[in-house]
Amino acid sequence: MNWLNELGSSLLWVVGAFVLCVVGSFLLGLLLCRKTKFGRQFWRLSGPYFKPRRGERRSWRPLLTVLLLLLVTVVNVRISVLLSNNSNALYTALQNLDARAFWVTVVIFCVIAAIYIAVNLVAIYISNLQIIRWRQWTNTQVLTDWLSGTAYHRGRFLSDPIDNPEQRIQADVASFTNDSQDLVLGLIGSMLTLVSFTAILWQLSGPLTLGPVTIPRALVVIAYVFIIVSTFIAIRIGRPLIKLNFLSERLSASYRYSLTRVRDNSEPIALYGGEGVEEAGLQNRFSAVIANAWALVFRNLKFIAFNSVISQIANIVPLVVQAPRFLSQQITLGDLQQSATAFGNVSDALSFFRTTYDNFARYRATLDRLTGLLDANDQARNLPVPLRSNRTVGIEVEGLDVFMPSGEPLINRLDLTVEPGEWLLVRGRSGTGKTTLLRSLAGLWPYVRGVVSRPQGHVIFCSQQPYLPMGALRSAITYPAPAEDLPDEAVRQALADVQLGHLADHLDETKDWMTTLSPGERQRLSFGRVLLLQPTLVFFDESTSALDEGMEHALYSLVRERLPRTTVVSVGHRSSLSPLHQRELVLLGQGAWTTGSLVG
Ligand SMILES: Nc1ncnc2c1ncn2[C@@H]1O[C@H](COP(=O)(O)OP(=O)(O)OP(=O)(O)O)[C@@H](O)[C@H]1O
Repeated sequence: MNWLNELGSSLLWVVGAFVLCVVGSFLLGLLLCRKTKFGRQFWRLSGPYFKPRRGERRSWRPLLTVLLLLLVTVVNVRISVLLSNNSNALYTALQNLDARAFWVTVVIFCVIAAIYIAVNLVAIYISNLQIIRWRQWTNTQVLTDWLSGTAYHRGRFLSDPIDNPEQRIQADVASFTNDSQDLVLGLIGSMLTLVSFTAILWQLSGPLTLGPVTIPRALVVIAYVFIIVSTFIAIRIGRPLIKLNFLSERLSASYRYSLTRVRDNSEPIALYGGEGVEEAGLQNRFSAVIANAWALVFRNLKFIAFNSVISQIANIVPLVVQAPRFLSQQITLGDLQQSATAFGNVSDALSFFRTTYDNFARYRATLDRLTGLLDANDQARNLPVPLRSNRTVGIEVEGLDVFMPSGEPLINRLDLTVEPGEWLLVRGRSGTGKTTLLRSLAGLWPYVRGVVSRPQGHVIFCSQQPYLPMGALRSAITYPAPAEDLPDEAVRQALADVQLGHLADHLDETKDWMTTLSPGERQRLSFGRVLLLQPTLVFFDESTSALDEGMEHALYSLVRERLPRTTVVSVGHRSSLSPLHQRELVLLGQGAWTTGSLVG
């Protein structure tokens, strides 16, 4: 074997195969993205990432990295062919007792192996680089989409809300990028391997006579028949695995979510002593996980048993087919050995399609889950909201109808104007729709009709159970403004104003403040927010329910004194709230309402 010629022809082969792969992948990609559902889903999720934009040099990076990965894949296949040829030369030298040829072959092996290792390391680095960047980009897209237009919240009002959005964002984005890359590179690598090693098998194989039948190029024919038949059977045995794997993820996610709920509600559960009921529920969910795990084990056993038998047969078949030719000295020992490795390579390349059958089904499920999330976000954003018109201060409501999801009316044709600086109290029996009215004014409740004009920014909703984000206490009081936007002095003053001065030394302490602070302290903190952020409009929804009347009066009075131009809409049951407001809206049930003055 002339290795200098081999080097030249290998370079030519790499260039030719690379060009073919680029053109072929482009055409196949185009076809798949236009004609198949999964292709369109892929393009929807990642098209903008790979499409270069004019004038933006960085936007070429993903595409160039893909080309580099293709090149490395092509080079790798070629190196495998060279290693196989080298191994043939090595065994032939041994058979011929040719020591010089043997040592030359060993040195050449060392060189090829070193190149192989270097190329592989480069391939691993580039592949991970691409996956990490792609995952970052996709995560940003999906996360931003979920958070925009309050889709993350309004999604719960869809007729068929999607399950586990957090799993879709955290886990599915990662598997989408990993699997896409593995599938594409695996496919191209396998096709090239298949072509290259089929050519080698073709050269090495001869006719085989079985009784009256003579099979030309027997090794190639037998390889393909054997592998295609075994692939077909393996697909039949392995098909149920797809559903079982899908179920496994869903059941595990549901079990994890139930555990999170127990952790999040640990206090009420502990106070009720509800551990028994909780454990029974958790065990139930876990039993479903285990039942599915056993089904997976048994199905996998069948699948693995079949695959193991096939792999062992694949080891011996090429030797059995070629042995008569070797024994009659038609081929060398190197040829015999190369027949076995080439057969193995063809078999591995073809079995890519077999194993990928399962991976591909999982991949399609991932695509469905991710695009399902994007669809649900779109639908959630398209749910009705009250029509808005511009108004920078106060609120104006015209002909607002609010319904229950069942269609029952909560509020009929509400017309109302709250002037800048005016305070309105919303009252009514429990369940008449006070909180739902505030949700409708906020644009969260989808079962509405009518027009609401109010400022869009600079509005704060203070609920009965104020939300505190994860992080330092400072970010909890400045929420939703970034903590660094507000001076330390102002933050400390706000804490002192709402009689939480003792927390000033813990402003930069990070802990779960939501569970650390008492409900009353959290309500006072949310008044601190209002004083600090000075909104033009505030909604208080029973936001003093955990405080005594004295504290309630002090906090409301502080807001009135410090923010005289701020419009306030409160919801509350206590009569002590009436003197603090100028007007009231009373919800009477079944859509009826009335307004009145409270001054005097
Ligand atoms: N997400 C929802 N899905 C279905 N029904 C809902 C939903 N949220 C609220 N409701 C129903 O809408 C009605 C009004 O609820 P809302 O919380 O607005 O009453 P409320 O007047 O604020 O009551 P309370 O004084 O007890 O806080 C209730 O019957 C409630 O069960």
